[in-house]
Amino acid sequence: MKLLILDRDGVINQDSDAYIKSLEEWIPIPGSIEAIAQLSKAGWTVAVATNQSGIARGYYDLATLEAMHARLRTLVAEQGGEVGLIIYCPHGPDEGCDCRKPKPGMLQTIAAHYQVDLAGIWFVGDSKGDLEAALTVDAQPILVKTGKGEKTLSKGIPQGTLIFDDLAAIARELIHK
Ligand SMILES: O=P(O)(O)OC[C@@H](O)[C@H]1O[C@@H](OP(=O)(O)O)[C@@H](O)[C@@H](O)[C@@H]1O
Ligand SMILES: [Mg+2]
Ligand SMILES: [Zn+2]
Repeated sequence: MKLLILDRDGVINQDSDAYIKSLEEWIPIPGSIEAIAQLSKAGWTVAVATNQSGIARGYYDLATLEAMHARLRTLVAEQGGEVGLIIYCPHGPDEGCDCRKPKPGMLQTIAAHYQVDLAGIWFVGDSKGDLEAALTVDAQPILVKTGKGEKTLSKGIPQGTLIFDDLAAIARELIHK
C-alpha cells in the first residue's frame, strides 16, 4: 500500500506561533492541495497526524477543527483527489497522553486503521517532534522547509531525515519515482 502520512500545520497549511484558531486562519500552503490531489490520483493514500493543543488551551473548539478538515477534504476533492484518515491530538503538553507527537500514538492509530507496518513509511513534518515521532515507529522522517521547517533544520535534525522544500516537491519525487 502506498501510504504517506502528513503533519498538518506548516506542511499542508500555513502555521502560526499564535496557533491556527479559525477556518479563516487555515490557509493552504501554495501547491499543497494540488500535491495531495495528485498523490491521491496516483494511488497514494494520504493520511494526517496533527497535534492540536489549541483545543486543550481553549483557543478553538472541535467544531472549528472539524471545519478546517472539511475544507481540506473539499479542496482536495475539487482537484479530483481525496484525503485519508485525519487523526489529531487535542491534548495539552502536560496531559501525558499517548497521542501527542513525538509520541507514536497517532501514527500507530493510522497503521492499525490501514493494517500496515509503518517501517519505512514517509512521515512529513516541519517540527522536530514530527521527525522524532517517525523514528519511534521506524518510519522515514521527512522534513519540509515550510512552516517551522527552516527553524527546525537550523536546530539540528535526526540523522537520515530527508529534506524537501515543500509538499509539492515530495509529490513530484514520489509520483515520478
Ligand atoms: O504541526 P501540527 O502538529 O499539525 O500542529 C501544530 C499546532 O498544533 C501548534 O503547535 C504548537 O505547539 P504546542 O502544541 O503548543 O507545543 C505551536 O507550535 C503552534 O505554533 C502550532 O500551530
Ligand atoms: Mg507542523
Ligand atoms: Zn493526545
